[in-house]
Amino acid sequence: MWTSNNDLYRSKAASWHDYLQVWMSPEKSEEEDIPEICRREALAWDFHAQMVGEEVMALLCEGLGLEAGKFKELTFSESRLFVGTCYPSCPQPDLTLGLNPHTDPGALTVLLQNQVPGLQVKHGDQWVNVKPLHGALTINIGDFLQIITNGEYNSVQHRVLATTWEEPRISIVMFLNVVKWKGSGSYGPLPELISAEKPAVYREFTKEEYFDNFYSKGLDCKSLIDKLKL
Ligand SMILES: O=C(O)CCC(=O)C(=O)O
Ligand SMILES: [Fe+2]
Repeated sequence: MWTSNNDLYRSKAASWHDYLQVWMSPEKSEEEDIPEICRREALAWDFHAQMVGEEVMALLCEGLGLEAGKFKELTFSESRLFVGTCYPSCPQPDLTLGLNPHTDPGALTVLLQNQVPGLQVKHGDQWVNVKPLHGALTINIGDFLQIITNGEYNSVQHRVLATTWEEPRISIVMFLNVVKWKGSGSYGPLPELISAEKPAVYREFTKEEYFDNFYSKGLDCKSLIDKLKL
């Protein structure tokens, strides 16, 4: 199963891109359902981006003094969404954006971009360019990870400028998230990260609440985080 530009009718102004989105796990799309032109590449990206994601998650756990497998245990590498985005040249780039500002709602994002610039992250009140670097991957922390790490890691606001380059900007992304159907109960800041000196800054939430928020919103910034803040 694949979809294309599901933000088009939810955002006020059309942003200057189109994308192909394919579920890789836990509901793996039938291989023949992935457009043939990029089937082999999408599957290879899934395989390698998952490995990178798991490696980074283990390091992030280590950085917090958690067991290396803690995030994997929370099913983060079992929910994988592939998104390939094309930002064509825009004749009036001052009137729109390639992609509206948002934070990624899931756990972790692994991103590969071509040489056409446009991606920016918010640092304080400035937008800072994420310069394309040949062979480099960009890793984003998502809202879910911010909440369960009690704010030790922060999801970063980012956007993409509409490009004036003749050649399109291309990015391929792997979103790692919690599996919707597996396990139940509630989530919240991990007990290992809470102490008298560092009390929980977010309340507990259920998976239903998380996914309701996820699907009822278009792209936005930290709406879940604001809702859960104590
Ligand atoms: O195309 C990019 O570089 C960013 C894509 C992105 O932020 C997203 O799909 O959430
Ligand atoms: Fe994003």
